Amino acid sequence: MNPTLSELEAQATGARAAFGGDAHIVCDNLVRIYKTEGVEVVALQGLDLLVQKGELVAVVGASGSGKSTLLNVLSGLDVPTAGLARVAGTDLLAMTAKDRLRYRREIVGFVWQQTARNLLPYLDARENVELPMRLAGKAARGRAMELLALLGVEHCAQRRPDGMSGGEQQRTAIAVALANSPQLILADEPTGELDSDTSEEVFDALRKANRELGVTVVIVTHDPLVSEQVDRTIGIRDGRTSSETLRREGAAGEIVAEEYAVLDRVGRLQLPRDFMNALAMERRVRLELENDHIGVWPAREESNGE
Ligand SMILES: Nc1ncnc2c1ncn2[C@@H]1O[C@H](COP(=O)(O)OP(=O)(O)OP(=O)(O)O)[C@@H](O)[C@H]1O
Repeated sequence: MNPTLSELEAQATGARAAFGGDAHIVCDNLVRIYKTEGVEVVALQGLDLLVQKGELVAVVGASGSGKSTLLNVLSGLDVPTAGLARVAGTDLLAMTAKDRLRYRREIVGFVWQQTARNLLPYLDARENVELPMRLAGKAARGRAMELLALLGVEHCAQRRPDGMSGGEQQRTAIAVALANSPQLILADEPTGELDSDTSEEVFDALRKANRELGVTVVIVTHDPLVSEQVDRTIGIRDGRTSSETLRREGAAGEIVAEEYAVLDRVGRLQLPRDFMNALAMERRVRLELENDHIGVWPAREESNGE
């Protein structure tokens, strides 16, 4: 029997799961205000972000949009002023110092733009990958070599960073980040210092880690071209999620990138729930500007391939 309209509404509003449900990364209305000498800067102004387990996404924004602030929150270095941030079930606003250490050691791995921040100069690649495992009291040697091989840099095992190219250093850095089997890799402008061919190698390595090890990868960058390298790009502007670009394969095998507005749950594009239910609209919609109105269309992937 078909549910009545009021039953549908009750389902949509009453029994709705918490925002994000079991998403791997949930940022709900995140606010971060910096106070310096009496001046307040609102770096994050109610940012919402959901990333599912095993996704490879890029967060893109101009300088000052709040990327580093978001990254600092997700990496457990900074605590937001308000809102909710949860990664792999860990509430980042409620961590003790001990939780924080465990989170940074076991749940997340990092790849920074500056190669010098990723690798110790006096250790070779294998020793660099072994180090985090040793610090965590784990056996190391076999896994270090496996990771270097996975990322195509086993030939660098005995080389120190100054004997490797920039791309080899960053691929080794990804192996270091993966050493303790994190659930999430956060990469901050990982190709910022590299030319485009070498960047592609590093993206390939991140994709491989994502696909073969199932690790969730979030790449933060100001480079909009990164959307060509990932399936989903989240645009942030003025401390808020502003758009999403989805990359998919078209009918003729071509790559199609489509940009969507983000349906903000605090009201900045609020559609009646029953309208959304009727057209199965969720989170991503397509907007079309007409003479006298804006059309809101279900995301293409959800409209039977039309
Ligand atoms: N420690 C701080 N104290 C005061 N204001 C800050 C601080 N850190 C960041 N901000 C401000 O917050 C806003 C967001 O900065 P954030 O560094 O997160 O942006 P971003 O997108 O990472 O920029 P960039 O690409 O230049 O690093 C900016 O207006 C910045 O000036």
